[in-house]
Amino acid sequence: MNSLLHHLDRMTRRRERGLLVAALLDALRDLTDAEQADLFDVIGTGDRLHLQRHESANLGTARRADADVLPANRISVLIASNEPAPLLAVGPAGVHQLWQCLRAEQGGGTVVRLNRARPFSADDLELVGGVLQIFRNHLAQIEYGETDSLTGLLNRKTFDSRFDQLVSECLPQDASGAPEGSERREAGPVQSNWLAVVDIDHFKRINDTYGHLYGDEVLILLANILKRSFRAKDRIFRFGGEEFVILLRSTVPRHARIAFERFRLAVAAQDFPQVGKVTVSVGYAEISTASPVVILGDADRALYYAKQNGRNRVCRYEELVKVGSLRPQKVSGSVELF
Ligand SMILES: Nc1nc2c(ncn2[C@@H]2O[C@H](COP(=O)(O)OP(=O)(O)OP(=O)(O)O)[C@@H](O)[C@H]2O)c(=O)[nH]1
Repeated sequence: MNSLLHHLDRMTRRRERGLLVAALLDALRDLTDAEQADLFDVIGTGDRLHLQRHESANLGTARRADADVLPANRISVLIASNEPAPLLAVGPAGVHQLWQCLRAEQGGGTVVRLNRARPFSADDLELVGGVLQIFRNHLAQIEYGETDSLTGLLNRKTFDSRFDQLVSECLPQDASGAPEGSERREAGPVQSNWLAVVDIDHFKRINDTYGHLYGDEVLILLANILKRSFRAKDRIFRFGGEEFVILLRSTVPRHARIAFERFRLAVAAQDFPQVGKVTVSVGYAEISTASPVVILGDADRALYYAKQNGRNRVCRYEELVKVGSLRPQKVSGSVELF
């Protein structure tokens, strides 16, 4: 098998993102005879756009310093187009660089850079463009299987298979270990991850009164409010029927409650076509070292409590246990005993 086919075969066998990206960079570096291939995340906005290295593949030579990464105006050109065009540059040490956008998305994207001593040819550009397009197509297939077709949210299968990985993605990103944003300097309570279960109140009544098409419309609009209400690093799933799960990244208890309350109020404020007002109940729990089943069970019990006590409310499991409204679950390992 020639090396192009070999690399494409290797790349399209991968389904886990880390391995997939590693196979892509390896293929690009090898096929273009480059010294180094890097993937960068695009961070920030406007003239504060900058690149953060995500992954590298090199020939075993020392990794080049990134003092020569692109200025903000060139990054914005790179990720602006729907038809990504390559950008050629020469770094300070005379190294030839080929930059190409892998993925542009609202508020960022990812770009690839190849470094080599001699200039890149038109054939190289065509080859790199083709490999990146195959990578994008493969990733789109993977993502299609991970999402719910009605709402576009992540599906239940993804929650089950990627819970641990998704929780670790929610952990603080910067070197100090503090999360991004205004909460990072807050003294006092420790940041945690949170799992919330959201259920639409009296959804059966909506279906029965207005029909399933209007019921589906409510689900779509609710999914849009969910997407607007939480941050890019948080993860939102349609768990089934009219139930949704939110994985809220590292934040202090007070801010977790504020975020869930803000979402509940946003739903209550929305006018749903024909149906009018809709409310949601939310139960949530801190993500501890317990198994997903146990954490989900805690959040679900808080949700059940919210349903039993008036609906249109947000309840936290640990608070309900503290005030004696719920009894703690007895857990042995990952098996619930009740
Ligand atoms: N339109 C629509 N309805 C769905 C979908 N999946 C589940 N449902 C409906 O969701 C309703 C859920 O009803 P219940 O579990 O009885 O709960 P509820 O009426 O929301 O009542 P509470 O949760 O107690 O407030 C059922 O009528 C299901 O048929 C879907 O994809 N589309």
